[in-house]
Amino acid sequence: MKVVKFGGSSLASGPSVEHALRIILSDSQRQVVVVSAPGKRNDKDIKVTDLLIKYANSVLNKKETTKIVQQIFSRYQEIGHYFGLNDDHLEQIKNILMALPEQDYPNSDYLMAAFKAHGERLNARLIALILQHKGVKARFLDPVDAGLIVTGEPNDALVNPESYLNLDQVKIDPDERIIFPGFFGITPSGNIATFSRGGSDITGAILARGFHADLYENFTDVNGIFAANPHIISHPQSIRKMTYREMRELSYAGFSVFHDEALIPAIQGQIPINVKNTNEPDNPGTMIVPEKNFAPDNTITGVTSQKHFSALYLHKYLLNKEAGFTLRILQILYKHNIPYEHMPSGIDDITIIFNNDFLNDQLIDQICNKIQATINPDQLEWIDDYAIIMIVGEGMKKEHGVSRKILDSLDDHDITPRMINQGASQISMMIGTKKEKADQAVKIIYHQFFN
Ligand SMILES: Nc1ncnc2c1ncn2[C@@H]1O[C@H](COP(=O)(O)OP(=O)(O)O)[C@@H](O)[C@H]1O
Ligand SMILES: N[C@@H](CC(=O)OP(=O)(O)O)C(=O)O
Repeated sequence: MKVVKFGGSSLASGPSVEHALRIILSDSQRQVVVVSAPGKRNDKDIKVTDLLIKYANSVLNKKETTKIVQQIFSRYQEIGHYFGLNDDHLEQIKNILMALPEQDYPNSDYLMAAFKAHGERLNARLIALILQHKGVKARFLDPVDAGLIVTGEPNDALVNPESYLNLDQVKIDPDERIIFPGFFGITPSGNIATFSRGGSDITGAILARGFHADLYENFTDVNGIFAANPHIISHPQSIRKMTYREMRELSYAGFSVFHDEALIPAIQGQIPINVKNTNEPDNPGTMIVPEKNFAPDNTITGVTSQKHFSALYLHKYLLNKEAGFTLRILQILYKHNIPYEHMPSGIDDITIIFNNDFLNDQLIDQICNKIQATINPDQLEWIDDYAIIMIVGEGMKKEHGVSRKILDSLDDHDITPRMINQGASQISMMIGTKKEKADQAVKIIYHQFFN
C-alpha cells in the first residue's frame, strides 16, 4: 500500500485536481491520499491557507468577513463545478466555512490554527465528494476520527506517539480510497492544532508510518528534488536518489520542497519516500532512502543557502579555560526564550548563530547587555547580515580535497567565509557568508560539482 500526498500546487484548480485523480486511480496501491489546501494557480494568486489567515484576522479584529468567505468558497466552487458538482453538493463546505467564527476556541492562537486547518479539511471533503460523484469508493477520513493526536504550540504542533497506536486501529477496505486532510491534528483536549507551514508533508509521513505503507509518494509541481533551488540556478539537475539524512540537512537548510520535520516519521518507519511531479507522473522523481548500502551518484548531492540569520561574535582570551562560560551564555538565552542554531568556537572566541524569526531589536539589546555585564568579553559584535551555505553529500566523506575545492572556488570570487563547520557525520559542510554573497556562493559551488 502507498500513501500519496498532493501539495497545494498540485490541487490549485479543476484541471490540476483532475491530473491528481488520474494519478491516484492509475494505481490500486495508492489507497491513502493526503491533500493540501488549494495553492496558487499562478504567480499572483493567493494560497487558500493565506486567505484563511486573512479570514481569521478579520474575525479577531471584528471586521467584515462576507467578501473573504466568498473568495475562499469560490476556490472550492471552481474545482467542484469543473467536475459537475452543483451548489447543493457544495453547501456543506460553505456552511462549515461560515460557521468557523461561531466555534469556541481557547484563545486567538487556537482560532488561527482551526481556520488555517480548514483549507485542507474542506479540500479533502471536496475531493472525496468528487471521487464518489465519479463512482469511486472513496472516504473522507478526519484526523479527529483517525486519532491523529498532536501536542505543543497550536500553530507549530508535534505528533504525539499515541497517534500511531490509533492509526493502527483504522480499518481500510482493500478497494477503497481514503482522503485525508494534511497539515493538522487534534490536541488531547479536542482542539485543532496545525503543524508549521508546509506541514501536509508531515501528515503524509505520519500516515505512511502509521499505516505501514510500502512507499510514501509526495507529489509536487517539479520533477523531484533539484540539487539547488531553481530560483537561484536555472534548470538545476534533479537528484535521482538521496539518503534520509541528506534530505534532512537540505530541507532544514532551505530545500522548501519537502518539510524537514516530515522525514522523522518516515525514518522511524523506514518508509522510502518518492518526490514526484503531478504534471509528469512518469518521471522517476527523487527517491529518499535509508543510508544502509547507499551508493552516491555524485560527490555532493545538493547545495543550499539560508539568509535569515544573525550572529553574536564574542572574543575573550583564555575562554577555553573558563569553566561554565558557555553555560552562562545559554542561561541568558534560555531566560529570554531564544533558541540558537549553531555555536562554532575557537580557543579565544565563539560565534552564536540565531534564526531571526526568534529575535527583535529589543531582545537583541537585552541579551547583548546581559552578556556584556555577565561575561565581560574583550569584544562583543552583533552581525545582522549572516547567511549560511550548506553543502550536503554522502559522497563527500570518501573523496579527498572536497573542502579545498569549495573554499578555493569561493576565494577565486572574493568570497571570504565567516565560519566553516563540518559535522561529525562528514556528509555536510556549513559556510557562513554575508547575506548579499549567499546566492553567488550557491552558484559557484553548484557549478563546481554539476557541470
Ligand atoms: N531544491 C529544490 N528542488 C525542488 N524544488 C525546490 C527546491 N528548492 C525550492 N523549490 C521550490 O519548491 C516548490 C515546491 O514546493 P511547494 O510549493 O511547497 O510544493 P507543494 O505545494 O507541492 O507542497 C517548487 O515549485 C520549487 O520552486
Ligand atoms: N496549506 C498549508 C500546508 C501545506 O503543506 O501546504 P503545501 O502542500 O501547499 O506546501 C500551507 O500552505 O502551509
